[in-house]
Amino acid sequence: MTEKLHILHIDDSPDHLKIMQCMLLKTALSHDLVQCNSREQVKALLESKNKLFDLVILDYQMGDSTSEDMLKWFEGVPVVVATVHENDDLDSQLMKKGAADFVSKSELSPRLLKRIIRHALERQCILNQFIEESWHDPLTGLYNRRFAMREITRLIVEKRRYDRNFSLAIIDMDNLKSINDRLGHLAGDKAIKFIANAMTKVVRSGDIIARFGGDEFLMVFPNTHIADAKTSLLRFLAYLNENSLVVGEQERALSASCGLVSCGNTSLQSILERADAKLYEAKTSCKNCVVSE
Ligand SMILES: Nc1nc2c(ncn2[C@@H]2O[C@H](COP(=O)(O)OP(=O)(O)OP(=O)(O)O)[C@@H](O)[C@H]2O)c(=O)[nH]1
Repeated sequence: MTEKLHILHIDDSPDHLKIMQCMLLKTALSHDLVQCNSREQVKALLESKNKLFDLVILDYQMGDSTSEDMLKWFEGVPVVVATVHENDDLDSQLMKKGAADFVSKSELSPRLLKRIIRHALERQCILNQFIEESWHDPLTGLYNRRFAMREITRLIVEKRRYDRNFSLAIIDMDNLKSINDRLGHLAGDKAIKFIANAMTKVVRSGDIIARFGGDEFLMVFPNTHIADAKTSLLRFLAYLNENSLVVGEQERALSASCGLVSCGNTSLQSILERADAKLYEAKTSCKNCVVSE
């Protein structure tokens, strides 16, 4: 551990704030420390969003209530819970709720604290790798359906709260079955990757592309009017028109059909159903086209 650690310590006892500060210094870990003594202070700090932490040390008892609810405030950041409570079940209870580790304040020493911090950081690093993998489709490297559903749900909430519009398209490759049948399944895989790569060339940063399953993809365009989303999709089809898939000696032109909708004030399911209906129109009319609402 060579980089400086940014540590947030939350405790409502002035004495424990001082003790932790001294103990951290004695660990000899290179760090900077921010300390908060109330939920309000932590909330204000997190809302200002200009401070990112590598690790949080959280007092279990804050005033009259426990701090268990605060474990959710630090997604992706390991939280070590420190407590004066002696309760055998509490540690596993807190770990199930997302704590990285649990330590009794009476047992804390600089050596133990250093080890706890190192383990919490290593554990988080492994966890982040798993989380990252669980959001991605292994064939294309694009986001997967699970990630896309989560992001669309988030955008729907944002739409309600801030009236931010977004557009969404379901894209289905044309005639993949015939590539599989004539050139083999590996060529079919190559075609799926080719389409995925073509999508990445036309989107703007902030747009989300995901493999929905099989030969279906999703493109989500946050803060984007449907006309601009359509322009991106037409650029994607133009790219496919100009660039062929090469399999061995053979060249194969690829195309896709796209159903595009603007989000509106509806549910996730209704947005997907509307996009699917437009995709159906595209498939049954001409393929290689964008049909939008
Ligand atoms: N190679 C490969 N094929 C896949 C994969 N996932 C789905 N498929 C195949 O993709 C085809 C998709 O079916 P359809 O969408 O009905 O076939 P299509 O030929 O694209 O027909 P249209 O969508 O009407 O143009 C099926 O034959 C699936 O077996 C994959 O990961 N790799």
